[in-house]
Amino acid sequence: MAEVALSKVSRSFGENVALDDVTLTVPDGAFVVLLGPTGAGKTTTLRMVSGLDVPDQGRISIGGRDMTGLTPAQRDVAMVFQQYSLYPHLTVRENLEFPLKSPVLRTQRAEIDRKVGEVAEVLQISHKLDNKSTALSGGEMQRVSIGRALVRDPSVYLMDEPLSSLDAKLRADLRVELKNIQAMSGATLLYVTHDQTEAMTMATHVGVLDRGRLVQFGTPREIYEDPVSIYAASRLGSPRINLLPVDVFGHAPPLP
Ligand SMILES: Nc1ncnc2c1ncn2[C@@H]1O[C@H](COP(=O)(O)OP(=O)(O)OP(=O)(O)O)[C@@H](O)[C@H]1O
Repeated sequence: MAEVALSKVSRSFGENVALDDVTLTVPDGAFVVLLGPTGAGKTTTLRMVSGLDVPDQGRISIGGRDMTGLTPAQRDVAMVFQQYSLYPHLTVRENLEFPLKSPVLRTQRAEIDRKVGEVAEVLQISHKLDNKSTALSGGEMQRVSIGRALVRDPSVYLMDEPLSSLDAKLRADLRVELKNIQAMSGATLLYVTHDQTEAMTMATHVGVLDRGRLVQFGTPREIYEDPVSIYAASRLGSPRINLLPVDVFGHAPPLP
């Protein structure tokens, strides 16, 4: 497994600054949640780490190796998106096997069967292995997407709101499963969500992004109890914090 480090990473799209001088270290084996409103730069950060996009400035390393110019295939990362992208003409088993059949990995047949079986069991989809992926419910499809990342056993998982399209019950179930899988495998996980509960319950660390800048990084408890700003305080907590105007002597003005 591996530490992920971004050092002074910037990325703009025309006039639009998506990431502005971000320095962030995701410790080896950590479950880091990136929080921030829409447009804060969360997906751009994941895309930089995955190699789907490259920084204008700065460096990205994984496991101490500089990855800045390398392709996604050279980085040993697996990405799960909000929209599951399964091959509709393949069965669940074939979808799960697909990443292992890459010419780069050259995984043996017995090893493929073992990994697919193991992952299907963890994600509770063993009974669906021979179904076409189009015959699955949304929750099952997302399990298969997550499974496709898990079979590869990468050093880093990147997940972009993987649970947001699921119903509340499934989301709650998969939250627990993902947390357990991460804890058991010791994998490093960088995870984007808008969901406060996910951040508070799953993360070992939270990074708060504001318009492309990393404004705070710490454990959920540190950010909840000692936010650096009202902005950071407003990112964590469900229900959200109450903000009351007070004067410098600490007296609240009378309520209207
Ligand atoms: N390919 C692109 N071309 C132009 N602008 C882009 C591109 N990708 C991202 N941006 C811009 O960069 C900024 C950050 O986008 P990003 O997708 O990283 O935000 P986000 O925090 O993931 O938002 P959301 O929660 O809506 O997914 C936004 O202003 C977005 O419009």
